[in-house]
Amino acid sequence: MANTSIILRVELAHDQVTFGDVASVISQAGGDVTSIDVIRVGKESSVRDITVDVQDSVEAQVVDAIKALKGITLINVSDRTFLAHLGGKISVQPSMPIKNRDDLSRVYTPGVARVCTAIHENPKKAYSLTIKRNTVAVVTDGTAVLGLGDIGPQAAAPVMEGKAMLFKQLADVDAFPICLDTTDTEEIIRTVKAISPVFGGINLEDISSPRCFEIEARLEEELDIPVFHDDQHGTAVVMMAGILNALKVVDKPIDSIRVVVNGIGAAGVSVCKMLLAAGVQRLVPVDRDGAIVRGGSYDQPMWQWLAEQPQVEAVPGGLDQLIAGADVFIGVSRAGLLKVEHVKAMAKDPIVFALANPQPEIDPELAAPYVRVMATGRSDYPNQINNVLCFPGIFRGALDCRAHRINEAMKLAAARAIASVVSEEELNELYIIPSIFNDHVVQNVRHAVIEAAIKTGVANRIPPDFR
Ligand SMILES: NC(=O)C1=CN([C@@H]2O[C@H](COP(=O)(O)OP(=O)(O)OC[C@H]3O[C@@H](n4cnc5c(N)ncnc54)[C@H](O)[C@@H]3O)[C@@H](O)[C@H]2O)C=CC1
Ligand SMILES: CC(=O)C(=O)O
Ligand SMILES: [Mg+2]
Repeated sequence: MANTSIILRVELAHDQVTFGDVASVISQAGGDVTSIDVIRVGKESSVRDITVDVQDSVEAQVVDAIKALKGITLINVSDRTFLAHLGGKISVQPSMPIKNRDDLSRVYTPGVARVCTAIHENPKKAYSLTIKRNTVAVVTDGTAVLGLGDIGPQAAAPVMEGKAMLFKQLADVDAFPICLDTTDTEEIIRTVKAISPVFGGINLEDISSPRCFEIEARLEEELDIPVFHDDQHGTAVVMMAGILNALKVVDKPIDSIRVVVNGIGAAGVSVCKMLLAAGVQRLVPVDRDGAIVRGGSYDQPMWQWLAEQPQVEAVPGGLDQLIAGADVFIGVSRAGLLKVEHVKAMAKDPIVFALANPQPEIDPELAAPYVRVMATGRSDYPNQINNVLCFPGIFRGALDCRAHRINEAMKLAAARAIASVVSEEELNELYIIPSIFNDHVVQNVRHAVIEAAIKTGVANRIPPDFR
């Protein structure tokens, strides 16, 4: 269940109610008081802000219980998550102040004209004389936002701003949200190409499948900067890191396991490809109409590709039938699709990665008695498998070596680098993947990605620490 934190601003009439009464009512309704701030104290009444941790499901109950208490006036309820979004989450800062006319003529006209001309004469100079070398566009059309689905470009913006914050804080990459008001494949491609000159990389985000595959492939082909669909490859890279470590915990070799992947959309296709590349021999891809089977015939080119892989099982059916005996379940689909009965039917020492956001395919508390290793995409449970462990470091590396693309070798190197942050001594069921706050993650990923880019010939620059 999801927890949230709310702040209740209340006025207490001293002759009718005590703070103890308030705290006990909150606790009885299922809330947990975590702090109290006194806003104003008068002779007859006082105003306080009470911060309460509460499960989403009982938030209304807590508020109603407070309202019903005699001597209390509920002035306001604020949700800390919404407060954190007021005015948006990022801003643009100049890299130096403009203090006088002299500065002005340097950073703007007339001085700037000489710099423009220099770039016109040698476009490569854009990397040294503009923001290009450190700036990434986070591009969405709002059609597959987290597991919320097609909520449109405007509603997608908070996620894109969040990604931009993470790029900056974790890897010092300047990222900007671009939320496009079109779902037309050709128009998206055209628009991204048109805005690309100022960017050093394109991070595609939350664009639904199958359009995302063509959009990415075409942009990769037609642009000379790296294009990376985070939901496909970022997710697959982090999943792979988690699987490599989880398999060590359960002591199963990768070529012995049977893996069910539920949800063969953007993330699911890339997850399947990465599992196959890593040596999985028995793979069961399942979407809403059942398994994608070897020998089957599908309209979607990526599903057809899967159907042609020898490691993909040929047995048709849905999750109910196919989960039996699976060593690993990877969900990149929707909330609540994996049942306790499914987990019970898995092989010994089951590994469950329920990665749908914001609600996983199974509630970790429900799965806990039956799983050996459990991971979700969320930050409030152990083992957070989230593409945030990948995209900051992979772009840091790609930008630093000016890679013109992010290839398979760079992705695999990133996966190994993430997995290696957890040492053999530290590794256990509750710690298969490092925290995003572990400083080694971005550094290790960057290093591994640059090394792989140089080796595979996609780096256009050797960073000083590699010379
Ligand atoms: N933890 C992480 O880092 C990440 C998690 N995700 C999560 O994975 C989920 C899917 O994301 P995308 O691949 O970007 O979306 P998508 O829309 O491309 O793919 C979703 C797929 O799930 C399938 N699906 C829907 N209902 C199903 C059912 N009942 N059974 C089986 N399959 C079903 C859809 O047909 C579609 O193929 C979302 O919840 C998203 O939040 C995605 C990327 C990263
Ligand atoms: C984490 C992420 O990118 C998603 O859930 O779509
Ligand atoms: Mg996403």
